[in-house]
Amino acid sequence: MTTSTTFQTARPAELGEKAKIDIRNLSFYYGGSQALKNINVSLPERSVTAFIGPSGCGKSTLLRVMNRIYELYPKQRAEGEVIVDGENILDRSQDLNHLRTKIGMVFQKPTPFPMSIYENIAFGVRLYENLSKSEIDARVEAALQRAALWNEVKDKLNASGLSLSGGQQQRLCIARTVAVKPEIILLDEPCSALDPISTTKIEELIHELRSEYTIVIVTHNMQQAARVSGQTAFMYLGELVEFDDTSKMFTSPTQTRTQDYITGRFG
Ligand SMILES: Nc1ncnc2c1ncn2[C@@H]1O[C@H](COP(=O)(O)OP(=O)(O)OP(=O)(O)O)[C@@H](O)[C@H]1O
Repeated sequence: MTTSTTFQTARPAELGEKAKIDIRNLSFYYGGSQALKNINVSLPERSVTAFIGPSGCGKSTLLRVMNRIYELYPKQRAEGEVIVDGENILDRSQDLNHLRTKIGMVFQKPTPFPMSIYENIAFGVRLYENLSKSEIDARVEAALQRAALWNEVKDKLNASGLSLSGGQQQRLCIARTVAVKPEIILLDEPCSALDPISTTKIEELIHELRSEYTIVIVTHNMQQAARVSGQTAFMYLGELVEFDDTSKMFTSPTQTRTQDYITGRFG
């Protein structure tokens, strides 16, 4: 029996929400090796969805597909569709620059540019918009405020982004992402390199941002998934095993493998 017959992949309609991202029949290959197997799931708008599952199950691959980073590598390919606002973003005719403004990504390890705190944010804004100096100043401040970093850096905007602590660097990366006004934010284990205090700050930030953005977070940390997300998807060996409201997933999952994973029996 294939496991796909028993998948529980609730639709936002069932969850009572509008879908922002509709993933349909998505498979992904690294050369001859299949990393994602026919994923079908709809992620609701202005909400946080967490992807959990054991190492190697395909969580990061799924995020890489959603912003088409994989296209940089000739042997990697996706099949199926990722529909955002009615358009298949995997379609080659979709403009990558437009996609990158619409879908921002924050990586596991903070990746500030080797430039000032101010420039870390202004740089991306200037790439996409033609704004006056005062408008850019305002955008930089708003993004830093949004990322709960303004008070810590407002007196040293010309200092290097690399001079900040790891947790501050990660908030700077989130500010940089938010500054270009995306609709979707992809977070790939954003707290894995951070201490507990910085982790709490990032989680509070995710909480703050969720009413404005559609957020997808990959995390190894099940407590974190439970704290920050409205929906959780459990993946195993490239397959989506179960998707549901986070509270339900963590209290009464329908699949044995989900139950085994969240109770720590494997993973
Ligand atoms: N560049 C690559 N080339 C070949 N195979 C890869 C590559 N990157 C990932 N894979 C494989 O694809 C599968 C999914 O990997 P992925 O990194 O998406 O998993 P993950 O769930 O994010 O794992 P982790 O939690 O450890 O980060 C794994 O079997 C992995 O070995």
